[in-house]
Amino acid sequence: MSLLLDIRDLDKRFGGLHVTRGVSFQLHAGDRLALIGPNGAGKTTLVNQVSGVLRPDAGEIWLRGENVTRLGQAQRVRLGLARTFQITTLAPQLPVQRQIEMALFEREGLGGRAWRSVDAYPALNAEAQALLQRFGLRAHAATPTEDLAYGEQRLVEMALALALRPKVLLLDEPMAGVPRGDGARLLAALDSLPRDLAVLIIEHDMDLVFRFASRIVVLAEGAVLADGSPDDIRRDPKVRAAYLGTPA
Ligand SMILES: Nc1ncnc2c1ncn2[C@@H]1O[C@H](COP(=O)(O)OP(=O)(O)OP(=O)(O)O)[C@@H](O)[C@H]1O
Repeated sequence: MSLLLDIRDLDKRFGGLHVTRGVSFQLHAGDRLALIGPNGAGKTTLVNQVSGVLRPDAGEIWLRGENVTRLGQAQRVRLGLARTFQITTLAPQLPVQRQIEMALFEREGLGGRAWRSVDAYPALNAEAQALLQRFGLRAHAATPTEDLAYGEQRLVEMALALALRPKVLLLDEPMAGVPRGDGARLLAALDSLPRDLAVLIIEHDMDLVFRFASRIVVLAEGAVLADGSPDDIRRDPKVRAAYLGTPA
């Protein structure tokens, strides 16, 4: 499978705090990679460097064969990297379908015409309908996002990210704050993501991690402690001692 994301020896400090220590790993098309580790291990800081929110002090990030280390977030999105939007960045008062349409307009460089009806763009209209269908949101197409249950808002975030047609999708704790009863729907949505998409997920819910991931990278104190299949990680004595907290 083709190499999409190549993280090479990343390093980052916040003052005296060394939060990313020589981190390297790769993501290929179709990978389902979970990044796990104790609180404060540096997961979010790492993903922020990958998406372009933070600049590393050393090391390189290659996306689809291009060195993007010095590129901004928007340029990385154009190269195929999407990250789930945080709830606060959604326009909560807009109906779900309208938000999806606006993301599609944006992707097509038609942002200036986003006030127009999508009816003038049959292909985009069909795509919006397909996204609503994929995430089980058809019944809520006309509902303002802020009126949806929290778990459904997370589904809208995922639909918006997918509307950008990414090759690599970064999901930062999609289960956080989602009531138990809604978890199954979210998991089904994760399972239904396009097969050739590469997904990097940060998640504390170990049930989800071990169900969803094909590979797991464990971070501890900013460095990669282990990188392997879910079975390798489950059995790894270092991981058990540092994180999973169960004796081998
Ligand atoms: N902007 C910042 N300035 C200074 N220190 C920071 C900053 N952002 C994060 N840190 C520190 O860097 C370390 C790693 O934080 P980070 O949020 O990346 O960890 P995490 O693994 O995502 O944790 P969690 O699982 O709790 O979300 C922590 O000690 C945190 O306090």
